[in-house]
Amino acid sequence: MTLRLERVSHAYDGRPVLRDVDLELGEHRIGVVGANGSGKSTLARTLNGLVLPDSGRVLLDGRDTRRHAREIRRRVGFVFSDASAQIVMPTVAEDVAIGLRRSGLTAGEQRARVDAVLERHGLAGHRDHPAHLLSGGQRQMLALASVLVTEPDVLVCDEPTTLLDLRNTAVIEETLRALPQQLVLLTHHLEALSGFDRVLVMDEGRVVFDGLPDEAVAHYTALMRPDTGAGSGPRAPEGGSRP
Ligand SMILES: Nc1ncnc2c1ncn2[C@@H]1O[C@H](COP(=O)(O)OP(=O)(O)OP(=O)(O)O)[C@@H](O)[C@H]1O
Repeated sequence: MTLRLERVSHAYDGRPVLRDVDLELGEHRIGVVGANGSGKSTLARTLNGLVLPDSGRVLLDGRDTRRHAREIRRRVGFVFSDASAQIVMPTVAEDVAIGLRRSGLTAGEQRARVDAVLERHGLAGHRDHPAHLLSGGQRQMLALASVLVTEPDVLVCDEPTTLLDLRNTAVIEETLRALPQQLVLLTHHLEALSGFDRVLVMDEGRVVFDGLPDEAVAHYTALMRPDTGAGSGPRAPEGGSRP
């Protein structure tokens, strides 16, 4: 499974947020870090066609997000920070099942798939509970389960633990780490990235570092120091610690 970005640029209201990004993403676990506003979410959203770039192309195994939107949405699952925004059905099982409605599976197959996912993610006991009564951690697990039930090839998670306490953060991160599919994880929780195959550091719409987790975290930490200045924060006169 390879995601490729070719000279991807994007602006909101004339303000550039992605600048000429070239990337080939084939590793199993890839992290993305960067200051608030550095363009991480926009980059992540280009990966499944939620954002179509103003210029350049995003390809999944050679298929352009512009031309194969439906197939790519199906193959690239997306999990947001705020699970509540992602939960659409009244009960836990219904919310997981909704992603299968166009799957071509029979009702029995769908039920079996839903039950297996609920079991695997510790939600079997909450099958018929109102989704909005779950705890924050359970809600995020539900949002994840509702995406995983569709068996995407790639999972993109945009700060999935931002609203969680330390214990639930650890549970979600462990779950993500154990997934067999390719994972692109945006996070401000740097410890989550240990053992990842690759970590990208973003600043002002560019990938300014691309390497192993320890080096990437060191680079990002240096970038965030007030004296060097991140893209969106106070700046030093001459560009900080870019490579
Ligand atoms: N739909 C939108 N319309 C207008 N501006 C937007 C939109 N989405 C993002 N932006 C702006 O684009 C810039 C980059 O946002 P983006 O969400 O990609 O950054 P980020 O690195 O993910 O930030 P954070 O860590 O805060 O989530 C920000 O200044 C943001 O306000």
